Amino acid sequence: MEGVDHLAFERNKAQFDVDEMKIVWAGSREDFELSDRISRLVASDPVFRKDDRAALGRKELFKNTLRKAAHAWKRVIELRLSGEFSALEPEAYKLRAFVDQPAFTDLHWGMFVPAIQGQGTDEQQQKWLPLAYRMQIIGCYAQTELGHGSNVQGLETTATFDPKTDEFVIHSPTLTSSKWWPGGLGKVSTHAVVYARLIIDGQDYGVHGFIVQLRSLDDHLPLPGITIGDIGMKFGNAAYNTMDNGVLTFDHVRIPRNQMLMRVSQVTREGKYVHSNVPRQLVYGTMVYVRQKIVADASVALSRAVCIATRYSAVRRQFGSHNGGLETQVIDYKTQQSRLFPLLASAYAFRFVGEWLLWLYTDVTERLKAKDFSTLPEAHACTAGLKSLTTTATADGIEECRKLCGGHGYLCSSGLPELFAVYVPACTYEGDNIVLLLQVARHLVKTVSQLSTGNKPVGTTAYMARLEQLLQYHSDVKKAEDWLKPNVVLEAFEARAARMCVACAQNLSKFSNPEEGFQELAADLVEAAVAHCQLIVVSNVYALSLLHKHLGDFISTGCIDPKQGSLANEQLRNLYSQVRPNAVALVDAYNYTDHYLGSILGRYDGNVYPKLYEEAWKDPLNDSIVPDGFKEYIQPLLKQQLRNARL
Ligand SMILES: CCCCC/C=C\C/C=C\C/C=C\C/C=C\CCCC(=O)SCCNC(=O)CCNC(=O)[C@H](O)C(C)(C)COP(=O)(O)OP(=O)(O)OC[C@H]1O[C@@H](n2cnc3c(N)ncnc32)[C@H](O)[C@@H]1OP(=O)(O)O
Ligand SMILES: Cc1cc2nc3c(=O)[nH]c(=O)nc-3n(C[C@H](O)[C@H](O)[C@H](O)COP(=O)(O)OP(=O)(O)OC[C@H]3O[C@@H](n4cnc5c(N)ncnc54)[C@H](O)[C@@H]3O)c2cc1C
Repeated sequence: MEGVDHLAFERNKAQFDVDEMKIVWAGSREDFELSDRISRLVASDPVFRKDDRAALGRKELFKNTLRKAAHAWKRVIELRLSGEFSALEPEAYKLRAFVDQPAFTDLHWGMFVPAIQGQGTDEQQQKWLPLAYRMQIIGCYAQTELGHGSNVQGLETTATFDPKTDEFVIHSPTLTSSKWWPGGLGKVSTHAVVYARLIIDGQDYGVHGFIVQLRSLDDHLPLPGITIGDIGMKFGNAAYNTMDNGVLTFDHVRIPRNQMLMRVSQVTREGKYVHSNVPRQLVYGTMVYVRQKIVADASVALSRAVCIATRYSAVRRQFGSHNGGLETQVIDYKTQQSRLFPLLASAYAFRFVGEWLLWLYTDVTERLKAKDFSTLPEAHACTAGLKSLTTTATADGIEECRKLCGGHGYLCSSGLPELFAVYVPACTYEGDNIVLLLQVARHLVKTVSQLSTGNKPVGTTAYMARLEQLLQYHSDVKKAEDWLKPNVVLEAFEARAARMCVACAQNLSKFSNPEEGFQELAADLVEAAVAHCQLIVVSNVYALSLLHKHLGDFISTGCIDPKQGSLANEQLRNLYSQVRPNAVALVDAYNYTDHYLGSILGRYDGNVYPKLYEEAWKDPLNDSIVPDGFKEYIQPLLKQQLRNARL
């Protein structure tokens, strides 16, 4: 039987309506139709071709990225994809997603524009946003420096107010103060939102954002006092090397006073620092926005890997042939299922948690507009924690999918190496995942310590209000099916998270210096934060596989006993059997085109072997039968052996 038939057979086994599931995955019928239309449009446009990427050198790759970005922008305007010509509209955002090549435009639309929207005054928005919306200026987000990334308060670039000229002088006082990493900075951006320490009359007011022009709008040369370049090749072949992550230093560069982003705090003409009645953390608002976007995108990356691994696992056969019959599809091995299906479930779980987080973020934004800042700590903790949880699981999941595809998964034509290399920096950028979990832990410990003062926990920590009950809890699971009841699973996760948080809080109270305690207990705090974040995401297969993976936590906190742990495992095996006939249909529901998947192993038609064979011959090494270098390096060896043999 050929691969084509394998997948048709798999599709017939499905026990649910794939078309309905496509709509669930997309969010609504409207979203489904939009994604479907745009993904086909991209797939059929030769400019958006991407199967040649792995063989391109850095310069060609970068030029190819510029070409695609310019073409995408042209399409956005020609097709009137959005009324405002803004790439923030859903159609244009989808176009970018399906083009599937990171570019400077991500930072322009994803960070530069939101930074001005969130931190600029009305006048600043009126001046800068129309230019940015039309891409008459191109911006990036220049925060991280060579010496400091996580520790934002440790940034060294200075913005010193000069009352004589009503300007700020932007300066890089040390090598370590060089801006280092901002995407789009290296070769493209004309402007940046630069984060620098505000200095007035010798006093340091901490880090603030400033709009700084970097390059001439005529000849693209850096303006006087500015040195810029690309920071060099990054992990992976094509991967994130389409992006010009840059280095930037300032030598006393002057900008007008009104280019400090002044929504949170202002500097007057006289050089007086005025802080509005809003939390200073709003300066970090763009990061909160992007973390929420990253959570929403995690399910996309994971589902692509899972789609490839599931289809290929149904096509691939090894062992088990009797009397010359077919061998076993590797998807039928329980070990394959126990590695693959939790990832399939995670992709769905992350899809829904992404929607929920968008809701939470929208709610917080509305409240902020109405000057209600009460939900900001919860929004920060949720976006930071879920960003960390989903990107770690997705990066690990993509790598697991590569292994699930055996040797062929290591070929670039499987699509998996590049998917991993492009995705894995998400564990670091927009906040290192451990640093972000420690932020969640701080929030949790604070919540626990405030319980005694009668402060009612809200939002995702609301379960802590039932602390007494959760500390008494012991699961009453008696048979495997009991683990199918959502409230049984939920309670176990709540009790585990609550107990881990309380244990951390108790241990912390033993230290006379709380900061010292926090450093000492950091590893436990991170585990408690993970437990809390997993609680936010739990749902059936996903939940039980997590429970199985973290069984130690559940048993050591006394939430369940070992017997109940093995019942959960038994139930998990049953669930795998239920997922099995639906697996291919569940990944079809993502509705990804072959262009978007970019994988021979994940082809919709399952025609893997002939296409792998065909693809191999396209490698540049196969352009000639005898390789370049044969005469210089191989032939002399062979001749030498001949001489030795004769001796
Ligand atoms: C496929 C389609 C793609 C389409 C693309 C288009 C759009 C998508 C959008 C964008 C994506 C674009 C590209 C993506 C790719 C790459 C982008 C990468 C860009 C970057 O990579 S860009 C740099 C990011 N760089 C960081 O991410 C630094 C991490 N480091 C920090 O973030 C802080 O530095 C922290 C938090 C570690 C410590 O900060 P700290 O030392 O000042 O604070 P401290 O711990 O003392 O906390 C004091 C009080 O502030 C509260 N607090 C803290 N942070 C808050 C916040 N954000 N909001 C509200 N409250 C907050 C605390 O909870 C506490 O509260 P309390 O006092 O009540 O306890
Ligand atoms: C591909 C990519 C794109 C990027 N794009 C941009 C951009 O557009 N603009 C921009 O401004 N920046 C950008 N960055 C920078 C990025 O935001 C930082 O690299 C990130 O915030 C991590 O900071 P760091 O590099 O200082 O890591 P570090 O903080 O130096 O981390 C090193 C190690 O120390 C650990 N660590 C650090 N602090 C603590 C602590 N308190 N407790 C325990 N462990 C700790 C970390 O867990 C990690 O293991 C980008 C980075 C990458 C990789």
